[in-house]
Amino acid sequence: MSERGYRNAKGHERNRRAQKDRPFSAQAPGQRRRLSDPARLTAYQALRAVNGEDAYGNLVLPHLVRKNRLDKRDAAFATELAYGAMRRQGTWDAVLGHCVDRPLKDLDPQVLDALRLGAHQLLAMRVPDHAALDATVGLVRGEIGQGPAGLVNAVLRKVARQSTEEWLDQLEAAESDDLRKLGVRYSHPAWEVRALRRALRMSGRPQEEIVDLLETNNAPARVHLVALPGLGSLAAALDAGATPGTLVADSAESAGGDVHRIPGTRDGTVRVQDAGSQLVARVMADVPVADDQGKWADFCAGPGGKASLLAALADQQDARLYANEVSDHRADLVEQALGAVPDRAWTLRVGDGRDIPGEMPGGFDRVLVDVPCTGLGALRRRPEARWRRTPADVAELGSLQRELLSAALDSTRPGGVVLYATCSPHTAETLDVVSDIVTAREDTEILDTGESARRAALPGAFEGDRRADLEWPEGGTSVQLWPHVHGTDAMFMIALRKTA
Ligand SMILES: C[S@@+](CC[C@H](N)C(=O)[O-])C[C@H]1O[C@@H](n2cnc3c(N)ncnc32)[C@H](O)[C@@H]1O
Repeated sequence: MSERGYRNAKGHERNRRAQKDRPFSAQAPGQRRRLSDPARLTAYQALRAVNGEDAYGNLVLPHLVRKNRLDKRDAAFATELAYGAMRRQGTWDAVLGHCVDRPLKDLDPQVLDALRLGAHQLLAMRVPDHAALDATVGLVRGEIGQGPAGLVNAVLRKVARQSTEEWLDQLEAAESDDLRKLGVRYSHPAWEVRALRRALRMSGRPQEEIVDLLETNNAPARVHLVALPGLGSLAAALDAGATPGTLVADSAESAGGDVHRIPGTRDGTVRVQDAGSQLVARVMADVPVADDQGKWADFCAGPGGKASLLAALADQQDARLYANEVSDHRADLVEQALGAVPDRAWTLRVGDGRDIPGEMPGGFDRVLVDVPCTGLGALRRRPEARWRRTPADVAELGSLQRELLSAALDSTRPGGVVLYATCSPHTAETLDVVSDIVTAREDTEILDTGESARRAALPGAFEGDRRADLEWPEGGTSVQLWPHVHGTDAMFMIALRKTA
């Protein structure tokens, strides 16, 4: 089906066919639009923006929810539908592939997105089949046209003929290898399943946990809060039903609802931040450094989550954080985030972290280098990210990660510490990067990061099955957190002492 004749993604271009040929000629545009209910229309617009314009789902959806003035209930429905359809796109496309008489790439992209929304309602939401069908067909009729509405109706009827489990069994049976079977059932590209399974194994966990991990990636992340030490308080959030965090101090898990109403979030002294990221900042501040002169740096600070917690911790220790970010826009976000912390505790630099050693060789006592990465450890938060990443990104990022880690070490004084962190557990971004740098240099020693993490975390956080440290053959340990074990992003961290 061609795109010609239908409205484009933004709904600006109208059908150019003669009025008499229009399938919906009996209705004025306003009437047509009314066929779509606001929640489904919002989810559809979000999917179009993501798949048609490369938008980020977690940014575009909240914007559309506000723009379309959805009430709380509709906003929750639109969110579940849009994010769910984005996450499960691989599986729903495989189902649709069995129900459409041509390759999916030959479908009008608008129609394909509508089918994905229909499939998600039929197979993953508690929406009665007739409601999912009628509402999706109405949406298509209103937004795309009568012709496609017929096609969508016919395809979704085929989708509805089998239960989710029957579909998954059928899709799995059609795949020849394990990775692809897992990929199609749990909606991840097979190369990511392979990378995550290897990362589990290499971090000392049973690789069978891959199923738990993939399932967790398909569920929304819990919202964690942090109160900046010495500046913010979680008392109001806890009174409103939030539960105290179990991984790090001064943290909580939100009870849901609009977190921006919680006192402290407006002035930035209470922030939304994954507990794993909080732990990274706390380890950075806590790892033993003899004669710490309080010169701390964060080489890759944008958008400023760890930097704001670090700066607050720095302020308590009379230290000062030098926060650096290469992107102007993200540096603005860092500045905003740091605005909650007294000026005396931080400085902001906008530039390439790899240039810092030329300006300040061997100057810092502590450096956090939270490198740009594939984000494979934060798939819960970025619903479409798994489909955008490719193995080529891993190789490309690997060079930058090595250069940034080297620069961080070059900017650290003997006796100082660099904490290398990523929100990807891919071993090419974690173990391989660090191993290459430590092997190539003679001035680094791996510290017992696991011990530092246990000290910085709440008691019991890493006990038993929740153990997170990995011993290195060279000595020392690294830490790998997991969403399905620790309830955090899959953050990796390792502390390196500069020895000379
Ligand atoms: C994983 S994010 C950091 C997250 C941040 N630490 C936080 O907690 O909010 C990586 C950041 O590194 C920045 N970046 C990429 N290349 C860089 C470079 N060469 N020098 C400095 N920053 C860089 C990216 O723009 C991105 O903001």
